[in-house]
Amino acid sequence: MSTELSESQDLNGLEQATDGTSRLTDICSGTVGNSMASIAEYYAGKSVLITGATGFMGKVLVEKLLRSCPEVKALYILVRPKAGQSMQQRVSDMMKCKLFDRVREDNPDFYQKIIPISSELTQPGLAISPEDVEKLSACINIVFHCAATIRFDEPLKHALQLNVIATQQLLSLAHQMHHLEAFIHISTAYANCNRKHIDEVIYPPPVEPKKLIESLEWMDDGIVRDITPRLISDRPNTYTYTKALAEYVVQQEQHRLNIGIIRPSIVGASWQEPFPGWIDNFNGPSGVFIAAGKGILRTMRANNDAVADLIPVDVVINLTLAAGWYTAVHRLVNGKTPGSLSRCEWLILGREGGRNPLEQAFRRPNANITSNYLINQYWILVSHKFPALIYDLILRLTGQKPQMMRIFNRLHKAIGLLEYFSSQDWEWNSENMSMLMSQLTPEDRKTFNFDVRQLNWPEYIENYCIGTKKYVLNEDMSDIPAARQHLRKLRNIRYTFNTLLVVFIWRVFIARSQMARNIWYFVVSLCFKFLSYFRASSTLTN
Ligand SMILES: CCCCCCCCCCCCCCCCCC(=O)SCCNC(=O)CCNC(=O)[C@H](O)C(C)(C)COP(=O)(O)OP(=O)(O)OC[C@H]1O[C@@H](n2cnc3c(N)ncnc32)[C@H](O)[C@@H]1OP(=O)(O)O
Ligand SMILES: NC(=O)C1=CN([C@@H]2O[C@H](COP(=O)(O)OP(=O)(O)OC[C@H]3O[C@@H](n4cnc5c(N)ncnc54)[C@H](OP(=O)(O)O)[C@@H]3O)[C@@H](O)[C@H]2O)C=CC1
Repeated sequence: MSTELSESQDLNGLEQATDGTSRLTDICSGTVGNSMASIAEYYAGKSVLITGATGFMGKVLVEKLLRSCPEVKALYILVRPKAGQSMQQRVSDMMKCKLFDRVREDNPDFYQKIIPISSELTQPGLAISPEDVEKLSACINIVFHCAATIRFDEPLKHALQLNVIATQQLLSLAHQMHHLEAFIHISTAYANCNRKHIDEVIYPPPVEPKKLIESLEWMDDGIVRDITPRLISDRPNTYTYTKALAEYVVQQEQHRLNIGIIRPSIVGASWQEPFPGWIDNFNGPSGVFIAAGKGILRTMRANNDAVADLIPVDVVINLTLAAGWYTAVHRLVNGKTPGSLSRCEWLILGREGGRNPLEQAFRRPNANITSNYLINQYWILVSHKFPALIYDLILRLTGQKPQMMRIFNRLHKAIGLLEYFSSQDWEWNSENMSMLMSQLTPEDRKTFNFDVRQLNWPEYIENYCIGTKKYVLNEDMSDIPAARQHLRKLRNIRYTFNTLLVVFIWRVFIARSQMARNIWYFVVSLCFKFLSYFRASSTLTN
């Protein structure tokens, strides 16, 4: 708690500061009696509602609950039909996923505990049928709200609809639940990325959500698009803006519900559970690793003095389940911040590349990280645009449709959206997380481990890259020799191309002019003298 604020404590142990922030202190001083149930014991016999269960983090949450809390009574998951697939089809596909292999081994009937509820979160009442509302009201004990749009370029209206209005509606539903013990909301560490130091507090919202919702209601999409930059102001995108509003909306319910907020940073592949390297999407670092591994991404802007706040998905989920247990038992509002007690350097992220090559790379993987805008632009021109132009030219000449420039334009758009996060540094306070860790029994500390200080970053990043290869691109590890062979072919093409380029430059520019020849001989003799000098000095030192 910062000393300069004058604060008064409310009934829930949540303190209201004069600057409008709310923070917790009781949590930090809270102690857990020996008689308190372990995490798995707590979830035994409980009915859990999960939104976003078909998403990246939601799936890991479902899997971990089923595996490590086998006595959990039922998992109600809100799912919508999508891309021509019914809700049932989607859920049965999800359960066939490799992620669930370990649960399947332990309990082949695990799917019986999963109860899908049809819901479209952008619809009034979340489009849940009255019968389902009744069912949920009667039995749910804990809610985990993971669903959100995480796209950085989402139009404001849609981001507001899903990240804020749907959260409000879910909170209304939560009020009807007779046996609710905890409501856990997944936010993001970057909800307040317009600040350099982020505390475990809910900051005042950039605008009163109710007013914004009312005003956007009558505006057409064009007007909303025009005013979006003014509204989001010093935040980089509609995602972080609406997640900040959602935190405020959740906080408004602090007196009536037991609320926990988790703020993960950049969530990456799993570290250990259910197996290392599990990942299923192109978001954030995954897309970067893939683009770099395919030899498409050769340069990216990141601040090497900063650290990458990457956190494995299994760590976030362990923390989330522990927070659910703690929030329910202590009946306190709590705020959790991101997890990086140990933080990863950008250079470690950048180093992984060619060890487990991807198939059919465009060029040899060799991505550079630079913090300098101009150097980055130079490499974009030389290493991205120029090869793309040549490749497209070859495609055109062979009667095919050019495509490389289009791919690079998409890549530049995506990387441009990530740069805000890779070229800055934030400081987060994570006392609540350390406190929570101290409250776990030794057994829970193993089963629901979220202490990333034990994480070996280079090994984790290597597993992460293997994970993107196996689970995102569906490439076979047995094809690695062929991928290496392909890279050797690309290297030979590069040598041949460079040699031809030198010969071309010589023939066109140097061989034709006396002055150019003189300059050329001068540069070559200078290089030769330097080489001789270094050879002589190294012989001397030996
Ligand atoms: C130099 C090396 C080493 C350095 C490494 C380190 C890098 C770290 C980077 C820093 C990350 C910072 C993340 C910020 C963290 C905020 C955390 C959060 O709270 S929130 C969490 C963070 N949130 C985010 O990260 C969201 C960020 N993403 C977005 O906002 C959008 O995806 C977009 C605007 C970037 C592109 O939109 P758009 O152009 O409309 O494209 P769509 O998305 O619609 O995809 C279309 C299709 O393409 C597919 N595909 C996609 N990518 C790739 C790829 N790289 N390749 C191949 N394919 C790819 C995709 O599967 C899809 O296929 P299909 O389904 O159609 O078959
Ligand atoms: N991934 C990351 O790096 C980080 C994520 N977070 C937060 O974690 C949470 C989960 O993120 P993540 O799992 O990565 O996101 P995903 O995009 O993988 O999953 C989003 C989930 O929300 C559901 N959803 C989206 N729109 C709707 C809708 N209209 N109706 C019903 N369901 C909908 C999706 O369902 P469907 O399958 O039907 O589309 C999906 O299950 C989010 O709240 C995010 O803000 C925070 C920090 C970092």
